[in-house]
Amino acid sequence: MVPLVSYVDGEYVGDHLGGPGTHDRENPADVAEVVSTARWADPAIAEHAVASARAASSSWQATPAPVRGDVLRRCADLLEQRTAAIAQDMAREQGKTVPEAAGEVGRSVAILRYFAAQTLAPDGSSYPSHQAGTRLFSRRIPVGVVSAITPWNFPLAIPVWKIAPALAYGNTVVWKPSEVVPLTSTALLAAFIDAGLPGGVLHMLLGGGAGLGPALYDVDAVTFTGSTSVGREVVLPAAVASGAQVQLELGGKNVAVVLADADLDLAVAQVARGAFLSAGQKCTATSLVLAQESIRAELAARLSAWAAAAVVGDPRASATEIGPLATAAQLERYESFLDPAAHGGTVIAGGRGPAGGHFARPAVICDADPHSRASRDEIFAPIAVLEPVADLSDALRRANETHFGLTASIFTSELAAAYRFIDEIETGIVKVNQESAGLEFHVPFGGIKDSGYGPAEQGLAAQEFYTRSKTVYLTHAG
Ligand SMILES: NC(=O)C1=CN([C@@H]2O[C@H](COP(=O)(O)OP(=O)(O)OC[C@H]3O[C@@H](n4cnc5c(N)ncnc54)[C@H](OP(=O)(O)O)[C@@H]3O)[C@@H](O)[C@H]2O)C=CC1
Ligand SMILES: O=C(O)CCC(=O)C(=O)O
Repeated sequence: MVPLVSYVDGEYVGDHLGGPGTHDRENPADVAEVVSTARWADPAIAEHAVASARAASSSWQATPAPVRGDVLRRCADLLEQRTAAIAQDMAREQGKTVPEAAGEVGRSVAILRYFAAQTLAPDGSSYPSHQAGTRLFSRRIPVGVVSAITPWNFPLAIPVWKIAPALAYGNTVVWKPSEVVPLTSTALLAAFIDAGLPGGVLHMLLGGGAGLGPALYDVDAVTFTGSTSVGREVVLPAAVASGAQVQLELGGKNVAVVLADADLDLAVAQVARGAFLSAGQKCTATSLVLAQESIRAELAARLSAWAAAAVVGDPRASATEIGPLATAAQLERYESFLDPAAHGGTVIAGGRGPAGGHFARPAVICDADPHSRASRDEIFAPIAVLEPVADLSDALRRANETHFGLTASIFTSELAAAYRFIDEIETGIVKVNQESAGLEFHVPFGGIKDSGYGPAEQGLAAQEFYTRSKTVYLTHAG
């Protein structure tokens, strides 16, 4: 198998640049199959990428914004044409089902087209001046060089919603994807290259974060999506120390509140989707279900029936609803949460799935101890933890106890309850009668508390992070 390699300064990095060796990626649905072999970059290559991005910065900034937009539009067209192949590769290396993977390609295409269109949008404001003969205006200008560190759970969409706005607004980018998804990452890079992106503007570094990370902070902005521990404890202090601006998208402990007046059919379907699809590996996944006492038993029984009926298996088989977890560590993590010591309640559905891969069945834990690990920590696997609540006030108190603040949802037919929840829940995103996961691409996305740091991502919010403001006072001489 020809190893996949990094891409730096307009060239695929061959053996002549060295590197710490090759790493195989297994198929999470069939661990005997090697899906790819990648040659990892070493820190010297990462430093070279940052220097090259710096060197390419002024010519990319000088490229007219609509011309930059054209590159993004062509990249979108290419990804769209390559959807089927990319979806197969994504399913093989990450484990999401082919429809989920194809949906992610479609979402990435839409994001690229959205930011291509933004290159035609106003890039500043004009103000009246107190001084005669003076034009006073502000412009948004690129920040310069951006490092993007991305995870494996949305291996195409997350890189795209960082790289597309960074490029559209005139920045050069050094991108370190997760080591788990080199095939999908290489497919995205290839689409940018084939779309005509000039060398030096986008660099991709294959390899582990601990080794390459330190070379990535001497830039103007660092955008990171991943675990709260790496984001807060490693990336944030290092990037701040180097003077870079920082954006972190981190974990969640997302709550779904189900009140007694909810449409229970809708609530069961949406909570199950939020908790179990993509094997629960979304930062927006529903993790804690707070059910009002009178409907708690019925909700638990119906969620458990949904979980028992779900088809868990090969993500490339058409009947499959839930693929494997992405890694052996993820499966271990899942199993650790089903241990009675981790929840203090009763497991009414769940357990290991078919042999041969990292399969986990959707799990439901009832009457968990609110102080337990399962009730407090991010799980990132298909487990719904149920706790009873007395009423909306009790649900809000319990939901706001969590140190995360990404998304939350409420199921109710009472408008007053919905509005109170919208006002009082401490999260960046709130949904009413919808699953906690599943975001639209053109609106701001960001969490509060331990779920995020810095400006939100996506939509018009992206401009705030990927540009800074320059104010111009222009007085006519003579
Ligand atoms: N908010 C979200 O969307 C996500 C949250 N998570 C949470 O994180 C947990 C673990 O997932 P995981 O992917 O391992 O998350 P990590 O935070 O470890 O990884 C995210 C990215 O950061 C990189 N990275 C890892 N260590 C460092 C470091 N020391 N310096 C710089 N970069 C680093 C990773 O590289 P590499 O892995 O190649 O070493 C990857 O590219 C999940 O179980 C979940 O709780 C995970 C993914 C997404
Ligand atoms: O729910 C979604 O659509 C996005 C989830 C996400 O951003 C993540 O898991 O990192």
